[in-house]
Amino acid sequence: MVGTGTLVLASRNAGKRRELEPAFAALGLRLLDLEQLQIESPEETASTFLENSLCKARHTAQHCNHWVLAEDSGLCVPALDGAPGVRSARFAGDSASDRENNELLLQRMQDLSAKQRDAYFLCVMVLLRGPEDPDPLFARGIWQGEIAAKMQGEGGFGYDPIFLPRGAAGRSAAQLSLQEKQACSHRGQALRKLFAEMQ
Ligand SMILES: O=P(O)(O)OP(=O)(O)OP(=O)(O)OC[C@H]1O[C@@H](n2cnc3c(O)ncnc32)[C@H](O)[C@@H]1O
Ligand SMILES: [Mg+2]
Repeated sequence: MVGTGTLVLASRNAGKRRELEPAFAALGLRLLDLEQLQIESPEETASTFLENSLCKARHTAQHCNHWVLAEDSGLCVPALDGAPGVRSARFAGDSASDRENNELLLQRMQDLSAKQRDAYFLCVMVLLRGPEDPDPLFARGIWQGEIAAKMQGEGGFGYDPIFLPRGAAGRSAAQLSLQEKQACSHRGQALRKLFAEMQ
């Protein structure tokens, strides 16, 4: 893979790309995403992160000649039966903005107790070395925290302004630097496990 110099990120999410790119750049790899390659995003119809991630990777590998990295991620609130979960990007509707998703989740949390505000981010990554790769590499990361009472911070993306990571002294994920977030986030953990798998 290092020889080809290119890895395709099966995503249209600029926030994910910002977080993943430095680690691959350090390996001498440039990332190309679906927008750059003008590849359609597949529908995410499965009920598990794993299946959606594999589906994104396989669909993309069928449309390019490079190794492909995909990831499906989301925020889960056990007190809401795991919602927003695999529907995190579309929680407030198919073309919902991050702000609309955050506002809907805050509204759903309104009557919950402090304990019921526990939440976690999950990320499942898949690396495919071709469309017919019989042995995809998988890695999973989980990030524990709770849902804030209101949005705080300008950084990150998605639900970062309302996620208070455990051990971050009341700061939201949107108030962490890229490096701080990567050191503990679901995505950072999954990426480090994937690199270990690739050894
Ligand atoms: O499918 P791709 O094209 O990769 O982009 P997406 O945004 O649709 O990505 P997902 O289907 O994996 O949905 C994940 C959603 O979960 C949320 N999410 C995932 N990781 C997050 C993070 O680190 N910080 C905040 N929100 C996150 C965010 O709303 C994402 O849109
Ligand atoms: Mg998606």
